[in-house]
Amino acid sequence: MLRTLHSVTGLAAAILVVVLALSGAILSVNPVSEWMAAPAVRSGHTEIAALADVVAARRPEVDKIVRTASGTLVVSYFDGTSAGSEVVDPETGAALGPHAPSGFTRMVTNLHRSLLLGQTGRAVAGLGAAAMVILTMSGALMLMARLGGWRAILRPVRGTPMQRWHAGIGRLTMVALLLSSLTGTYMALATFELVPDGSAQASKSSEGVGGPRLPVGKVAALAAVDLADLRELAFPYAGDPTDTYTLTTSRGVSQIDAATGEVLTFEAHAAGSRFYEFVYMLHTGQGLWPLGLLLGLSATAVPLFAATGALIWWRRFKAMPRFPGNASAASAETIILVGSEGGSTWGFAAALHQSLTAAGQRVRTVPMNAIGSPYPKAARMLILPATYGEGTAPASASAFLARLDGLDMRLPVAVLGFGDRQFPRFCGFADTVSAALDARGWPSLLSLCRIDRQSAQEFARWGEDLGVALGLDLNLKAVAARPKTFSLELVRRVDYGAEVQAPTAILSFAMPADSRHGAWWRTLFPAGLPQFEPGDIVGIIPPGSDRPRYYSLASANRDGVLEICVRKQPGGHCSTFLHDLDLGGRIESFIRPNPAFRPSAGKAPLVLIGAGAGIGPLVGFTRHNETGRPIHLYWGGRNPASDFLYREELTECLADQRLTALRTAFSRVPGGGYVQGRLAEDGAELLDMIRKGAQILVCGGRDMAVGVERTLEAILKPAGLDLARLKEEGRYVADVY
Ligand SMILES: Cc1cc2nc3c(=O)[nH]c(=O)nc-3n(C[C@H](O)[C@H](O)[C@H](O)COP(=O)(O)O)c2cc1C
Repeated sequence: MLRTLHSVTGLAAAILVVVLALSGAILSVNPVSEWMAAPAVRSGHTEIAALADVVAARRPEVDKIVRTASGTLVVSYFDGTSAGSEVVDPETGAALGPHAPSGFTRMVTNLHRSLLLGQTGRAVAGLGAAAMVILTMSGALMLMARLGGWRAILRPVRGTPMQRWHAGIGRLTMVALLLSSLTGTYMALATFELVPDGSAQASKSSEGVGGPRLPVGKVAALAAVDLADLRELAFPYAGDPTDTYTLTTSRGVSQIDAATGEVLTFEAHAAGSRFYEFVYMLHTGQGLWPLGLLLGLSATAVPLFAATGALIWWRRFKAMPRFPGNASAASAETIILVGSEGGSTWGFAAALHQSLTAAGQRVRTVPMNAIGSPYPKAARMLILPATYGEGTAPASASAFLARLDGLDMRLPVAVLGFGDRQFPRFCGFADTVSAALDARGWPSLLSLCRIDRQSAQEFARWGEDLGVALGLDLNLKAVAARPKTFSLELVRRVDYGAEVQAPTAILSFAMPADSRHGAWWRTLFPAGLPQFEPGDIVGIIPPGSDRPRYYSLASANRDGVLEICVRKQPGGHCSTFLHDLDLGGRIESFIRPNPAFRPSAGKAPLVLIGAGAGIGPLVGFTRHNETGRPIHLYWGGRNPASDFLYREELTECLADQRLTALRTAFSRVPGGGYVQGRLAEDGAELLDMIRKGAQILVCGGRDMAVGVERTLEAILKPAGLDLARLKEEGRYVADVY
């Protein structure tokens, strides 16, 4: 909803908002130059009468004296047949030079206020300011939701480089842009008298007594007024003996008899006038030039916003799966719901959609989060959820379970899970979805089916079963889409473990040097590593295969390298390829975020447990322990002489206290053991840390993970604690392969 509001407003008003912002940025320099050029009026220093006297002596046909919001005094006068204006010294009344805003400034002012289109333009400019309010507010709310609240405002923004630019500039400028756009909108509304500007109007009816005029210096009503209060003093017209002085001050408007010097009428400004002046000052910076400059500087970011925003939208639009003839919600008989994070499940949904449509069905395919929409003609639902982490929902299904709770609808349903048997909870989210539907009494069209690693054969078989259930001839042909990859170059490798039959390599990759060349803009914006954190996953597609293999990351992109720890598996296609890779060799890779496997915020202790190559992300977490929280690392290898991975770096981390304690276990030394054994030895200390809110992160093989769970349960149970509970609270998270 917010995103739609932000995108639609941005696309509709981009050019208008850019014009307003750039013209505003140019105008923001004016208050500075005025402030530098003209001496300021000092409060209590000069009275209007005395100053007006000097001016009138020099310019007998003076029309008015205006004090601008920046504090400059400007006199308008007639000189025979021509009119002129000059800046005067507020102390002496002496002329300082002509007051002539350049043609350029006038043009930019008109462009900013009315787009050079008169009243209609003023209204459009007002709408532009309102669009800017919507964009800033919706953008700020989206950013907060993404970062996890206002307190997380300084956290690194995740996403593509374009998204990070957009959000990063937003974070820097949002307050200034909100101020500019809110004040601009208020001023536009005041122009059309939709909100008060509070200014009083002189009552037109009053006339002076006539007769010979007093010299302006002798007008009593002016003598009492401090120049710092002046807004405008309009002189009486020479040809009309009863015409009066009109004096506008910060308090109101008075008319003063030119013959007697007495006040005839006084209209106080309404309460809103101070507010309007304040709004005017905030918007223009007149009277507060540093703020004006700051707002102007922020406004220069708007074209960048527009460009990055348009590109983000375009990429999302292009990436949106297209379903030719996607039936409307009102007419669809079959609803296909897709839960995908990486996008591949959409390809399977497209094949299913096509096949059902060809068989004469009216089909609507939408993300799983669209479960709440009304589908009045729907006869069945086919749900295709992928799984992430410990049975977690992918992005397009994040709200599915919550929305399911509020639904009356019960349709025959089939769930087809997509996952990977390498993960301990294979198709875990599909299981959760299927159980939730069961529990709510949705009739089953087909029993739950799970597809391993996007297998086209398993998918086709499920299609046959579905065809039988529906009485349709379905021929499902889906080819797993190859994820979009980027090339990386091996820049460093350290090999361990060959002597103990556990060849393991720490491999560091960087963007290839030639990725800085090519298109001209690459020189300005060299391709950087995409955003990732330790614990995220890199998918690597080895040559001669279409199937990615996943590895946990030991580095963050800000380290400048993508680092993984790979154990060579007997007969393993990808691990053998990686172990044989020479420096300069390349891989095709892509990133999958793994937000579930990450240290929680705060300073509670971390207990990191791993074995073998599972140390990769655990070292990454330790390396980035900027807050100095207690970290206890338990790790198991075979022989310290051969496969003590990251030995030097861990020693450094212990020395500078990023690591509190390192407990190792080696299995192939006399009297050796496993990591579970170390946990058991430290049971009391672990229990104490868990009671203090510690989070446990485990990474490594399945057998080790099972052993660790058993050991921890044995430690927790006697103390009345429960591992399942810790899992629910995200305080026990495992990344197991
Ligand atoms: C970080 C990550 C975590 C994953 N976790 C699981 C899991 O716990 N269980 C599972 O069965 N599959 C898991 N998978 C595999 C995906 O569910 C599978 O590749 C799926 O086909 C992806 O579909 P999508 O591209 O539409 O998101 C994981 C994949 C990644 C990248």
